[in-house]
Amino acid sequence: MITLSRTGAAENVALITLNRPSALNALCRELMLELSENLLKVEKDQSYHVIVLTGSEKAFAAGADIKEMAKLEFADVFENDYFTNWDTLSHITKPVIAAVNGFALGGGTELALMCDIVYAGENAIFGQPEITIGTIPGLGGTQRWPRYVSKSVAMEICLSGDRLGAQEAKEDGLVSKVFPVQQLVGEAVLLADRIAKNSPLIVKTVKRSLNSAYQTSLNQGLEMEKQLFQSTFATNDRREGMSAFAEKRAPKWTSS
Ligand SMILES: C/C=C/C(=O)SCCNC(=O)CCNC(=O)[C@H](O)C(C)(C)COP(=O)(O)OP(=O)(O)OC[C@H]1O[C@@H](n2cnc3c(N)ncnc32)[C@H](O)[C@@H]1OP(=O)(O)O
Repeated sequence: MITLSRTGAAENVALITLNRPSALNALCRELMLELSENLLKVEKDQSYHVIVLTGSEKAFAAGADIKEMAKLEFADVFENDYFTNWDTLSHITKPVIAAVNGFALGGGTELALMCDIVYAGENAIFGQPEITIGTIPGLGGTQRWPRYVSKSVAMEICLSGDRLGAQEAKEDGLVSKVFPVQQLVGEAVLLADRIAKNSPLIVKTVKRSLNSAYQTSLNQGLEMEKQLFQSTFATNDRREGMSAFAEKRAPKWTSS
């Protein structure tokens, strides 16, 4: 249900593809376990610098598997914590780019919201239709939407179940760029290449610092940024980056 391949100019980009076409990549337990295993594998493997997560041209993911959920009772989801490990994506320290074509509904949108950067194909459709089937977003939708867009937009999406096209999602700030469907994954890999040209150690430091903006007060975040900035001065990559600039040559990163 998941394919992992190596791509990018330096073969250091992990392309993870949701591959359950019979159900438009609906997120069932098995698929999410496989996704989690693949993410953790890529996270540990130092030869991967950036991750691109995508689906098919028709669907990134049509949400959590409604047929699987339909059979569950409160005790199943509560005691067995139905979504255990479904948020592995949000714990990955390497940059993750979502390349979203087609339907990204419910849990599909929430997976995209867990990624660091969202690129969309012109046919992308986002939304939180859980309200229309008697439940609510459970993979972060009600928490991440209001952090990334206005309260009014977040409420409208979660309360109505209305769908959002790619262009609208870009205007609202969920998506950074929109591309023709067939170019989308290639453009996401090109961006991954540009990120992967930088020191993996410093890239992770930027991601940690930026993510703290969503967790802390401004003062705590500024303090954390200052400390992380100072900590880069203890790295070989900071020394190498500045020396390479002065010597007019490309830096050679060692992630140390
Ligand atoms: C915490 C998170 C909660 C959630 O995520 S709740 C789920 C939120 N998602 C949704 O409500 C979307 C459900 N899906 C749809 O509304 C439609 O699909 C689409 C609009 C995405 C596409 O419609 P069309 O192009 O007509 O395709 P099709 O025939 O409906 O789907 C093809 C096959 O895929 C299965 N499928 C689609 N989405 C799901 C899903 N979310 N869970 C389980 N199965 C799904 C269908 O049933 C069908 O299968 P078959 O060919 O056997 O009838």
